Amino acid sequence: MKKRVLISVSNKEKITEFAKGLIDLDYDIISTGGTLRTLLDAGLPATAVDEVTGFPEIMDGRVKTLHPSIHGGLLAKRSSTDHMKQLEENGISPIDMVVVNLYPFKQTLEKEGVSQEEIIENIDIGGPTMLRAAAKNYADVTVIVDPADYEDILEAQRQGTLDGNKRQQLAAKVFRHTAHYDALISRYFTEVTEEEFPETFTVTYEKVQTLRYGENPHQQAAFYKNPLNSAGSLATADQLHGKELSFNNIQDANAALEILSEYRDPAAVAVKHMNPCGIGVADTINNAFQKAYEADSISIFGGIVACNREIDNFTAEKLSEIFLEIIIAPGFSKEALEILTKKKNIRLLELEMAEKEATYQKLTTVKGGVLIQDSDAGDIAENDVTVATKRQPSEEELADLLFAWKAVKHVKSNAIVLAKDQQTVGVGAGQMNRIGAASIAIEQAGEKARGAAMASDAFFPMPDTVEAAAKAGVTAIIQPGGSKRDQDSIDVCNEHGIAMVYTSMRHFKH
Ligand SMILES: NC(=O)c1ncn([C@@H]2O[C@H](COP(=O)(O)O)[C@@H](O)[C@H]2O)c1NC=O
Repeated sequence: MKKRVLISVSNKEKITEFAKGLIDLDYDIISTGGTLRTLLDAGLPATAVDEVTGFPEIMDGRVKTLHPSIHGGLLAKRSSTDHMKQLEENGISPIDMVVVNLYPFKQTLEKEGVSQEEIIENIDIGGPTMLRAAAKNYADVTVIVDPADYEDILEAQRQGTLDGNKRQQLAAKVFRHTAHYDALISRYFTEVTEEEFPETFTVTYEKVQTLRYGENPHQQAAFYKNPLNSAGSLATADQLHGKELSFNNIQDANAALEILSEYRDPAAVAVKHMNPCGIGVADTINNAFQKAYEADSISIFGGIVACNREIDNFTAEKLSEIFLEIIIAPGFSKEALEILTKKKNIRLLELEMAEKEATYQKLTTVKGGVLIQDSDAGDIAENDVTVATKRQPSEEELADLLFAWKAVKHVKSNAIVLAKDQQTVGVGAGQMNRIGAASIAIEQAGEKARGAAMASDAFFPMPDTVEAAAKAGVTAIIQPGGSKRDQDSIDVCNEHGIAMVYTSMRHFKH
């Protein structure tokens, strides 16, 4: 008996060539409406699915292959005499291969101004049902969901290597595909019905690339992207120069983009190990970078710099004088590119900076599970702070306090940032006690601590940090407030004429 293949594809790319190959390998083709027309138009012989089912396609294609004549043919175990007998009794012939790709649900979701009705109509029902049936019965049935596999399948058929192993690999691909497809549908419905933390949590990502290694060379790693909304992220950046990004590059560059999204004026951020080592905001990107560089001219070595304006030749000259892993910007002038591409090892990424992101869900894996929380989109404006001390901050101090507050949000806790004139001058990151972080920031600032603003990501449990700040010459402090011993810190501030403001918002980052 000749083998039978059912072909029902939404994406008709390369399908006639593939069908022709299958006919040459002695397959009979069964096909659905639009696919059948494509094959017949190409002069290829094929039978309509309704001839096989004895039932017309109905409800605008909502029901076409959902029939026992199809699913019996796909699901019968060839090794079971019972199954084979039942096929015969019911006049059903086995189907040996299924070639299906699904209604373009994701592409429909991404369409501008798309209606809910159109989205719903693009949920494929018959396609996944056939794919799943064939994949379940991979021992007897070959299932193909990806046009990229057509040539390989024809070759394997010709070579006689389309064996159980190969069919199981194809089945695994199908189950990944249908799970991904369903995850997008479930995400859409979950968003529409506004359930933030449903009883099960399904996520799906698409592979961008396998990475050379993970955080360390003995760890394997890959980069996957969000299938929707990856605009303004590293997954969509244009790499203009340099070798492939590493795992650590991606983490650091992502941190740089998140920090940069806080600032509207020309800003430059230098990042090391996911902490900012220098941030500068100024009237031009050249001046902003100069500030970011001078903030800590030692730590920037081997770091990542992200800027929110096009890189001009002046900035490029300065950038080219230091060893940097990556430079990210929304653009590079022609001259800047000429200067920077002379450096073989630097990676240049062009990326349209996205608007500051609304809250999104952040996932952190823990042993045995995952923690999910809203991203820290918390922000404050000038009017949101309350002054806790006798002295009010001056206008300049308040501007520096708000600048430092935006920066400290992105520093690993316990975090202290010192800033002056829209430039970080000291960053204390990731210490196990607050005074430790403050000591590092103060020491790094040196003389620049005099007259600087200090930001703390969480309240002061005791007055020691304020005492250290006063001793170093800090004149204004921003912190959440809310410690039982707030008054002790206020007293120290008043004693030294420091202006201290509360944000009533904490920015822990572990
Ligand atoms: N309802 C059904 O029985 C059914 N059977 C197959 N499909 C889908 O119909 C599409 C192909 O349709 P056509 O050959 O008419 O262009 C494929 O994406 C396939 O997955 C169906 N459509 C959606 O559910």
